[in-house]
Amino acid sequence: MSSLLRGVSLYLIGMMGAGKTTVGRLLAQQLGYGFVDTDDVIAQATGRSITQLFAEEGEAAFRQLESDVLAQVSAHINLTVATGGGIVLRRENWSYLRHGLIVWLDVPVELLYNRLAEDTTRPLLQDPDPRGKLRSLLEQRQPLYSQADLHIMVYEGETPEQIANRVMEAIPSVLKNPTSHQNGGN
Ligand SMILES: Nc1ncnc2c1ncn2[C@@H]1O[C@H](COP(=O)(O)OP(=O)(O)OP(=O)(O)O)[C@@H](O)[C@H]1O
Ligand SMILES: O=C(O)C1=C[C@@H](O)[C@@H](O)[C@H](O)C1
Ligand SMILES: [Mg+2]
Repeated sequence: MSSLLRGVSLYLIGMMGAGKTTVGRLLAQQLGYGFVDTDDVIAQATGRSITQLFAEEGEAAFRQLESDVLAQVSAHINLTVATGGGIVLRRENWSYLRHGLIVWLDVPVELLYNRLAEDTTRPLLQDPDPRGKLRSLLEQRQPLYSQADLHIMVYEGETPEQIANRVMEAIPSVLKNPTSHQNGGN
């Protein structure tokens, strides 16, 4: 598979809690790729958690940092990149995501809610109605996520390993004629 991808990076997009970080790590292992999580890079670079950044600098400042990090990451090949759930919001980010193959992990709201109900590290979910908030964020973002190259529906009870395997199986379907360059064709 890694020879089929020939270094093209994978970018995982999707809602918070979709499993981008969890599944992304597994995919990186399977592909022999490096793993980068844009949220982690931002936290390391600033010395602050995502929660602190939202509280102290605001969402707009966080989004700018996110774009800056993505721009730098997109200069590299051989990576699996777990992005933040809101990476799709800025048009400029798409020019960076398009450096690689974009995979949307599409997880039903109810499943997202179950996964994140006890989690306090997603500032946008610190809302009196977190379920409703997830629903409205997904409604707003669905047309953006759907611009991914690969749409992976995730079902209840599937393990991260099973999901990673399904992504691996689906990749050849979106690679354009992998031998054409070698043969000088198009
Ligand atoms: N297939 C799965 N089955 C059960 N739990 C899962 C699965 N995938 C991820 N999780 C759990 O759901 C939570 C969220 O997963 P993860 O952090 O990978 O999501 P994310 O898409 O990276 O979210 P964010 O956009 O907020 O960074 C974690 O606690 C993780 O262990
Ligand atoms: O969906 C979102 O907007 C976010 C998801 C997380 O990955 C973090 O990037 C942050 O909590 C914002
Ligand atoms: Mg993550």
